[in-house]
Amino acid sequence: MSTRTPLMAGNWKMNLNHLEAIAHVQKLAFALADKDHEAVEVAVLPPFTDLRSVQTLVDGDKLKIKYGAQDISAHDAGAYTGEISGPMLAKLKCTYVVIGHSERRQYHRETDELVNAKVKAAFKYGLTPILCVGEELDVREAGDHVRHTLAQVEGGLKDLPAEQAESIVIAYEPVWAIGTGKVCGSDDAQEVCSAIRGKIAELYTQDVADQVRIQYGGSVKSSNVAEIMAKPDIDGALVGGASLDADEFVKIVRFRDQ
Ligand SMILES: O=C[C@H](O)COP(=O)(O)O
Repeated sequence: MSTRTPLMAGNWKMNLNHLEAIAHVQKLAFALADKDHEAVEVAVLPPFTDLRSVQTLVDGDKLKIKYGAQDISAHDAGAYTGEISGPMLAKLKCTYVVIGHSERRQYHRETDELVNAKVKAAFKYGLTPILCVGEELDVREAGDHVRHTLAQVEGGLKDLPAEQAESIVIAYEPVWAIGTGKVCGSDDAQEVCSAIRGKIAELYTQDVADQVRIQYGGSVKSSNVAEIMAKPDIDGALVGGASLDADEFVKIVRFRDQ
């Protein structure tokens, strides 16, 4: 049994404006006000435009819910229209930042090199990256999913010191399971998550690998979360669609009751 604290993170993607965000986080906070879920860390990952509102709510009401962004610029400041920097996210007291989500790799052509630069930018400003990796359907069908995913892990962690690597969160998200309702079987997810931990042990040490939290993401719901979380190398979930329904997300956080 892992001693790593499970991390349940809701990636809202491009959903919920700042007013809806306030209502949503209030609902989560109310439903999670008892102590039952305290062995689980809960985070929301709203669009940039919601972060100030979420920060004000979390700070003001001293909520235990953590929050973070869905992307970060590799640059500190300057003429990068549309980008949001590490210092800006740090000023908003973000804990986490999603880096290398497959939607950014696919629609914005983010490479492992850029992902690696963003991981370093996050650490530079005290943010914890949630580094996303995972294969497309054709790669899985060719049986190349483990090699493909481990190459993304290696690329994302390139030249990262052990003291940073040990605190990173890695989200294994098979692209074909994202938003499709097709869940990766828990044994298949465990196979890749275990291989990711093995790769981290190879790149650093077993001790570092044992500290890294590895999430599964891809059509996670209250009905399948318990089976996924029962796997020894899976330490949480990166939840997309189901995190937009507060009641459903709360059930996912309370996966031990499902
Ligand atoms: O970041 C979250 C993932 O892309 C999973 O999304 P989903 O739960 O809607 O499949």
